[in-house]
Parts: sequence; C-alpha cells; structure tokens
Amino acid sequence: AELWDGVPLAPPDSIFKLTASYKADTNEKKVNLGVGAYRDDNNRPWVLPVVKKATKILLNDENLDHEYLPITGLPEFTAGAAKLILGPNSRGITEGRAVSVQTISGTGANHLGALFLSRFYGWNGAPKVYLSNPTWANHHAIFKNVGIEPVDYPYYDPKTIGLDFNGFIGALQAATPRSVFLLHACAHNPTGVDPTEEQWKTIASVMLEKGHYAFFDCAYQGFASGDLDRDAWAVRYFVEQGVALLVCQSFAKNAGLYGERVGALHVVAPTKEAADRVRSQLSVLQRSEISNPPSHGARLIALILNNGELFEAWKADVRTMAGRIIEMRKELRRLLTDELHTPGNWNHIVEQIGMFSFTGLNAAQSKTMVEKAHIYMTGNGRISMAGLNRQNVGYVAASLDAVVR
Ligand SMILES: Cc1[nH+]cc(COP(=O)(O)O)c(CN[C@@H](CCC(=O)O)C(=O)O)c1O
Repeated sequence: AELWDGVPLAPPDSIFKLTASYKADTNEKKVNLGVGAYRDDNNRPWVLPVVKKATKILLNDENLDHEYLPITGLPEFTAGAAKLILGPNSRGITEGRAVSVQTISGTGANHLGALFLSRFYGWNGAPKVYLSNPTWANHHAIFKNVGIEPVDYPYYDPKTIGLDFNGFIGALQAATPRSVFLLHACAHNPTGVDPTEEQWKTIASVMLEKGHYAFFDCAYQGFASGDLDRDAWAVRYFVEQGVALLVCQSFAKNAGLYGERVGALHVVAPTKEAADRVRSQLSVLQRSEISNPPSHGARLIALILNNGELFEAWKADVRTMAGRIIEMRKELRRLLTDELHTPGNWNHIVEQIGMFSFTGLNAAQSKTMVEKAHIYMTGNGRISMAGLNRQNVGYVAASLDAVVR
C-alpha cells in the first residue's frame, strides 16, 4: 500500500469555503453574508480606531522585543481579559479562584478547555458535552478531536424562530447529574437568539441543582447589546451563583483582531488551591501544543484594557459596530415588512441580537440565494448582518422576498 492511502478526503469547512466562493465570484452584485466578520458601511474590514492608536504606541515603544511570552501568556493581557468578562470585582478574581490562560483566539480557548475537561473532568460514563441545536459549525469537531462526544440539546424553535426554553430546561433536567453544557454567553451563533435574564436565572438554578458544568463560549462580548458589561451578564451571574464553569473568550470580533488570534480561557475553580493545580495542568497542556502564545495581539489588547482613555475609546468603537448592525436589522425588517410586504413575519430580524440573524430560510432557499442572487450565506439560513450595508440591503431584501414567495 502507498503511504497515506488510508487518508480519506475531508469535506471543506462550510464557513471558510463560503468566503473562498465569494472571493472567486465575479458577479458585481455579490454580497457576503457568510463569515461572522464585521464590515463597515462600505463593505470593508474595519480596523478599529482604538486599535490603530494602540498599534502606534507599540511601534514607538523602543523597548519592544520579540521574546517568548510565559506559557499562560502576557500577564497584563490575561489579567485585563479576566476582569473584562468576569467583572472587575468578581469574587472569582478577588478570591484567587480564576485561572486565566492566553489562547489562540476563541477557537484555541474552546480547544484547551475541552482538552482539559477530557483529561480531568469527573465524567459519568463516556465523556460527552451538550451543545445547543444549532450551534457554531466548529464546536462538534473541537470536542470530537479530544474524545468528547457532542450531544445536542434543544435550543432553537423553528415555529417561533425563537428559544425553545422548555426543551432546553427539559434537557438540563433529564441529563445525568454533573453533565457538561456548552452555553453561548451572548449573541448566539447561528441563531442570534439569547435567553432573557429571567431565563438565564432559571437555567442557572437548574444547573446548580443538577451539579452541571457550564462551558461558556463568549466570542461576541459587546456585539449583542453594544455594552461590554451587559453582554457579560450571564457569565457573571453564574459565577456569583457558584455554578462550576469556564469561559472561552475571543477578541477577534469585538476588537477586529481576527487574524491576530487573540483569546483567553478562564477556569473558575472552587478554591485558590484547586485553581493553582488547574493552572499547572493547563500549562502542561499548553506547553505541549503551542508552548506559548503570540505576543502582538495580546499587547494591543493589554494596552486597551489597562489604559482608561483607550478603554473608553474601545467601548465607543464597539458601540459603533453593534449600532451599525442594529441599524441594518431595522432596515432589512422595514424593507421586507413595509416596502415589499414579503410573506411571513420578519420581526425576528430585529429581535435577534449580535452578529447573526437566523432568517428562517430552509436549505433550498439558502442555496438559491447563493446560486441565483450571489448572496453568500450558510445552508442553515444564517446571515451575518455585518455584511449588510446601505448599498446592498435593498438587493438582499428583494432577493429574500423572491425566494420566499
Ligand atoms: C461561538 C463562537 N465561538 C468561537 C468562535 C471562534 O472565533 P476565533 O476567536 O476567531 O477563534 C466563533 C467564530 N465564528 C465565526 C467566524 C468564523 C469561524 O467559524 O471561525 C463564524 O461562525 O462565522 C464563534 O462564533
């Protein structure tokens, strides 16, 4: 047999394939509503003004070197990142129970968290993780890669194009005690449907009662409401309530640092002594995989998080991005409802929050949007609202109207 004969041909990743197809498309009407990456009103990637400021500061820093970072990353980055998501006065931080490790963006945090659980969590039988149905395209592969079997929990209700809250709670109650549930902290991907604060409180109380573990994935802090603290509410509430948890954090979207791969994993342990042991094992795992993380993006975020003026400027930039997306939600819903009188109810376009909208289009309709209208979107009906702008929103609305009629 030839070397690698046993290697099967894997299918291309759905989201990255969409981006490649969009780039290859020569039709001047093409619109990219695929990858969850922010674009300004001229459909250009947006380098946040605050990131430009921080970059200049770095470039003028005579002492800047290219030495290794510690295995757990740049300390002024991880400390700032922990405060950002857990809250500046979090008991997890003040009691020394929060373990923070800089990772290769949000994906790296998901991976390291999953790898750690696969090795050290007290599993009831075969390792498994409950993932929302639907969830981010990459979640299943991340957990399978470390030997944790993904299992779906009900999350989205196609009838209401909203949250299947009863199904979700039912799954929490039916699962064996101390099961691991992945929770989207805010701006659920792909549905844009988040639990209300009241619903989060019920979810937390059932998880406490059952001893479940909350594996939070937070890739869009600031993108849902435009307010960094509001979007961290669920995570902070769960820490306060004493739910066992970890949080995966990404700065790809809210800082526009997609390709710099800036993220962190925060594990909140029950005691400081446990935290020290968890940190030591996370370091062993990180060392064998990447040894230590890249410095550039972490330095930018550390400057922004630890300098009052830059932090305020960043909050303004986050509000700009969230604000433009919310404007596009309103405009798309207005066109469909008031101008085109498109069949169906389109209120979910404005009720959903964050980067994405789950349109309710089925696979065939989504396919038609790509093939006929050159509007690139995922097969599950998800559109990235950041791909909309004043120039193309009319064309997208007309195309949506055509496929649903
Ligand atoms: C829920 C979630 N978690 C983690 C990540 C990882 O992000 P990063 O920090 O870059 O590793 C993403 C990005 N998902 C959007 C971007 C492309 C991708 O799939 O990755 C998306 O769904 O379009 C998420 O949507």
